Amino acid sequence: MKIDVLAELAATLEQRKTAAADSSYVASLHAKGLNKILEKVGEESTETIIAAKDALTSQDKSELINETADLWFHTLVMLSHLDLGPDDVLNELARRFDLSGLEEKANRSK
Ligand SMILES: N=c1c2ncn([C@@H]3O[C@H](COP(=O)(O)OP(=O)(O)OP(=O)(O)O)[C@@H](O)[C@H]3O)c2ncn1[C@@H]1O[C@H](COP(=O)(O)O)[C@@H](O)[C@H]1O
Repeated sequence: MKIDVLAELAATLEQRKTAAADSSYVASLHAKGLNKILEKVGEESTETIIAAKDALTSQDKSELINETADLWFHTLVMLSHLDLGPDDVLNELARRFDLSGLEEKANRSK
C-alpha cells in the first residue's frame, strides 16, 4: 500500500499554498478560493460516477482510475485549503476499524 504517496503529495500541496498563482495549478486554485476548489471536487465526483458506470461494461478501468485520482487530488487540495490533511482523514478511518458500519448507523439514532 502506497500511503507514502499521500504524505509526499500533502507536503507538495502545503508548499504550493504560498507559491505564486501563475507558477502552479494548486496555487491558482487557492488563489481562486474555496468555491472554485469545491466546484472542481463536484466536477470530479460527477466524472468519477460516470467512469464507474462505464467501467461496469468495459474491460478497461483506466478512465475510472484517472477520474478517481483527480477526485482524491482535488479533495486533498480542499482539505489543505482548510488547514487539514490526509492524516486527519486516515486517523478517522483508523478509528473506525473496530466499528461496523451497521453498528455505527444504529448508534447515530440513539
Ligand atoms: N496530482 C496532481 C493533479 N491531478 C490532476 N491535476 C490537474 O487538475 C486539473 C483538473 O483537470 P481538468 O481537466 O478539470 O482541468 P482544467 O480544465 O485545466 O480546469 P479548469 O480550468 O476547468 O478549472 C488538470 O489541470 C490536472 O493537471 C493535478 N495537478 C497537480 N497534481 C499534483 O500536485 C503537484 C503540484 O502541482 P502544481 O501546483 O501544478 O505544481 C504536482 O506535482 C502533482 O503531484
